[in-house]
Formats: sequence, C-alpha cells, structure tokens
Amino acid sequence: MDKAPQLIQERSAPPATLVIFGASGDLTRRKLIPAVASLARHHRLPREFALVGVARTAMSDEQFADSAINGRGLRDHPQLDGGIRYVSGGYDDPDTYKRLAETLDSLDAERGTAGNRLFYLSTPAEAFEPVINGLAGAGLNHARPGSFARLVIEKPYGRDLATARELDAIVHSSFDEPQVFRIDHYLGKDTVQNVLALRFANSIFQPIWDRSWVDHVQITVAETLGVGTRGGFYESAGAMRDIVQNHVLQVLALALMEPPASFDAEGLRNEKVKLLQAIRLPTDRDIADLAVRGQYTRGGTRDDLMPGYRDEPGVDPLSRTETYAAMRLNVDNWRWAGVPFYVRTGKRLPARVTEVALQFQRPPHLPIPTDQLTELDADALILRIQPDEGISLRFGAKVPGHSFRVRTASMDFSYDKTFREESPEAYERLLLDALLGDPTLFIRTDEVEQCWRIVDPIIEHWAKDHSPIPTYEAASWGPTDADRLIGRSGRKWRNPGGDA
Ligand SMILES: NC(=O)C1=CN([C@@H]2O[C@H](COP(=O)(O)OP(=O)(O)OC[C@H]3O[C@@H](n4cnc5c(N)ncnc54)[C@H](OP(=O)(O)O)[C@@H]3O)[C@@H](O)[C@H]2O)C=CC1
Ligand SMILES: O=C1O[C@H](COP(=O)(O)O)[C@@H](O)[C@H](O)[C@H]1O
Repeated sequence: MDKAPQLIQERSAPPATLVIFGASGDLTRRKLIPAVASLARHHRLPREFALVGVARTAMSDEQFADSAINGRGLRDHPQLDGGIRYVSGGYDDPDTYKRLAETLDSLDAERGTAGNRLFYLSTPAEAFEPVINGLAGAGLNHARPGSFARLVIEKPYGRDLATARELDAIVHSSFDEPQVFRIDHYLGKDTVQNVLALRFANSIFQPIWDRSWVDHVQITVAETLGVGTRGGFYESAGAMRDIVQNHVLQVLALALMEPPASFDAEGLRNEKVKLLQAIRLPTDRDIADLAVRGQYTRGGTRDDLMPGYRDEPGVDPLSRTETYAAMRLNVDNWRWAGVPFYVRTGKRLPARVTEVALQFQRPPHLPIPTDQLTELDADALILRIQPDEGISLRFGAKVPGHSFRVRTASMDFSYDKTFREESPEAYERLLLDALLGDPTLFIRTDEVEQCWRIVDPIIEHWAKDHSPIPTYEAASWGPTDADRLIGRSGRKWRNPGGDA
C-alpha cells in the first residue's frame, strides 16, 4: 500500500540540531522557542536533539539557555537538558561559521544528533545572503551521506518579484530546492488546513463552490495591534508585503484552488500555483478602483487612546507606509469567472479576526412578501480561521409566530466545543514538518513569484502616487475608500463583531 502523504501522518522529529540565526530576536523569543518547548513537552523531540542560537549579541550558552529555554519551563526536559548552545558572531564573519561547525560536530558526538541540521533564518532579510554564504563557506550546506542540511527562510521572501528571484539565485547557489523551506506560518494553523478538510473531505460543499452559487468571497485578516516594536521593519514592508503577499494569498489559494489528487507536497502546491496564475492583474487604469490603502491615525476611546502609526517608535513622522490594504481580485478560470474576491488586512482595526466568507447568491425568486424579509441577509459560509476558530453557516429561518417573517440564523461549528484535542501552534507544526523534511506546508519558489506578480503592480502604483495617503482612525474598520471599493458593486464588508 502507498505511504500516506506526510501531511496526514502523526509524527515526531528525528535526531537533529536546530540552528536559529537571529536568536536574540523577537520571533525567536515569541514563537520559535515556545514552539521548541511545546514539541519537547509533547514528546515530539528525541533525546538526540540540540538547539543552537546564533546572533551578534554576546551571550554564553547558559545565558541563552536561561533566557530562551528555562524561562519557558523546559529545565527538566531531557530532550534539551545540556543540549543548548549559543554562538555569537557577525553574520559575515567566516569565524562565526567555523565555530558553529565545531559546535555542531561536538553535539553530534555528545548527543547523537546524527549530522542532521535545520538552519532557521530568523533575521531581518538583509542578513539572509551573508548567512547563506557563511554556511556554504563552512561546507554546512552539504550534509554527510544519510544526514540532512535544510534551510528555513522567514518571510517576506524578497521585496518584489525581482528581489525574490535574486534571493532564490543566492539560495540555490548553495542549497538545492528540496533543502529549502520558505515559511508562511498561516499554513501551520489548523484552521487554515481545515479549509482543505472542509472542501475535500466532504461532498456537500463541492457542488456549490463555484460561480453558479457563490456571489462573492471576502477574506479578512484584521489585527487590533499596531506595529509595536517592529516599526523599523514595517516601514519598509507595509500591509501589502507583510500580510497580503503571503498570508492572504495563501489562504485565498487554498479556498479557491481545484481539488488536488492527493495531499502530497507537489499535488497541493501545483493546484495553488494554477489558481494564483489565474488571478487577473489590474491595469494601471483600473488599479485605483481595485486597490485601496490606508494608514491608522490616533483613535480609540478616551480610556484607551491609541497612537497613530506616525507616532509609533521607529516610524518616520511623515511616513506613507500603508497599514491597511484592500483589493478586489478576479480569477479567470472556469470555476470562478465573474465572481469578485474582496480581500483586506489592517492593523489597529476594531477586532482581531481572520476569516474567509463565501456569500451565496440570493434565491432567483422569493415567494414571500418583501416586508417579511427585512432581517434576511444572503446565505453565507464563514470559515473562522481565528480567534474564535470554527465554521458558521448563515441562512434564513422562519421566525416563530403567525406571520411568515424570515430572519438570518446561524449554524455554528466550534473547534473548542467539538474537539478535545489541542491545536499545535503554527510554528510548532511547521518546525516539526521541516525537521521531518515535509515541504507540503511550505512555499515553493513558483508560488512566491506568483504572489509578487499579483501585488507588485499595486505597490508600484502606490509608490508613484504622491497624493496624501488615506487614513483611518485606530479602532475603526479602515479608510472610507475601502467601503467604496466594495460598495461600487452594491456589496458591503462583513464586519465581524460589528461596525466601529
Ligand atoms: N517578529 C514577528 O512577529 C515576525 C517576524 N517574521 C520574520 O522573521 C524574521 C525575524 O524577525 P524578528 O525576530 O522580528 O526580527 P528582529 O528585528 O528581532 O531581528 C532578529 C535578530 O536579528 C539580528 N538583526 C537585527 N537587525 C539586523 C540586521 N540589519 N542585520 C543582521 N542582523 C540583524 C538581531 O540580532 P543580533 O543583533 O544579536 O545579531 C536581532 O535580534 C524577519 O525576517 C521577519 O520578517 C515573520 C513573521 C512574524
Ligand atoms: O507575519 C506576520 O503575522 C502577524 C500576524 O500573525 P497572527 O498569527 O497573529 O495572525 C502580523 O502581526 C505580523 O505583522 C506579520 O509579520
């Protein structure tokens, strides 16, 4: 019998050393170390496991272990006890990699990590090239026979199509594509993977999942937080590069692609690429009607007044960076021709919510007087990715009583209430996949290119547009232009949790 694709197996990691570059940073502290901690807690790491942090900040092994691991309650985990090292040095200094290689060899000897290495680039993008070259200079890009050397690269992958291709050339000068794992942590979320389960493990949804039934689709990635301490990074990214190019387009691709023959890495990624290729590019003439940006200004309530983006640390007081982006997309294929897809993301919106909402067409004829239907919305299927994970089906139901009033009702599935199993954190899931060499939930190079192809024209258009950037008050649902974008076709945004 064929082996099941790795995506659908229960697994634990092989002997290996995880090497994190940028080990003194925000992502390492907030996401990667907790992910390692959770893998250890759930017995998914073998005793032959080690962790090495690399960064310029001076720290001893003990200090790194203390700050990184012990603080997470991992002191007593045999998988990590004595297996934590720290290498401090410049990313472009060959000596850093020489010391790293010695550390890795000694861990192989002491802990039996078998020469398996997973290098995680958790630095700002400027450091990717020197780290890749440094690894190759020390021969760390090659594994001994029977072992692996893999590279995980954080997002955003490039700043546009051209720089993504340049980065790929640098990566491929030292690593072969099967060694490369481009991460988008949204793909590690159970609820994002559940888009696949809902669509392809059931037969009832597939017949209505197309232009004959769907009026339009809305994808929202809304955050209540501002840019926090990441103002410096965000200034050069903006919402389009930070969220739309990766998380939003990945979720969209999973929601709209054709059924793959199997959930193996190539089958799944081929279908995503085909879908992304079918997205029509806006022309310079219609871009203004199809894409909207905004930047948050001071807002909130008197008791909870939030600063404007330009007042955040690390942000230019005259910044023109967008903290909100919305687009209308068209997919030129047989299934979706004519159906509009509205996507939006923003910081400092009134609710933290990520969802995919399919709104269905109204019935062709309603045998009920219109005054009985004033509380009836169009039918909708809402895939709630976070934070209230689940699925809602919204449909019309007769209100009890002597009249024939029909009001929208909701049938809800909640992860929390239905399953007792715990969801792994996205980074935990993806770290384990990379340790196992399963690329299914990582981004292939042609996907990256397709995503840049879609957002590049809009980013370039905005860069040339010198009119004042539209604004929205913190804790509101974005600039009024976004309402016009969707309102032009007589539709409106679903604002989960209500309008603010
Ligand atoms: N933080 C987050 O929530 C998310 C981050 N990412 C991506 O993950 C990666 C890491 O993010 P994050 O941890 O926030 O980054 P940080 O800005 O915290 O940087 C990580 C570490 O890299 C080193 N570093 C900082 N600037 C430079 C530089 N210019 N050149 C070389 N090294 C530098 C610093 O360590 P030292 O000075 O000690 O060498 C720093 O501690 C980035 O690519 C980011 O885009 C992706 C999704 C979410
Ligand atoms: O990649 C990023 O994602 C986070 C949002 O992730 P979530 O899992 O909390 O939804 C976002 O805040 C950050 O700006 C971005 O770089």
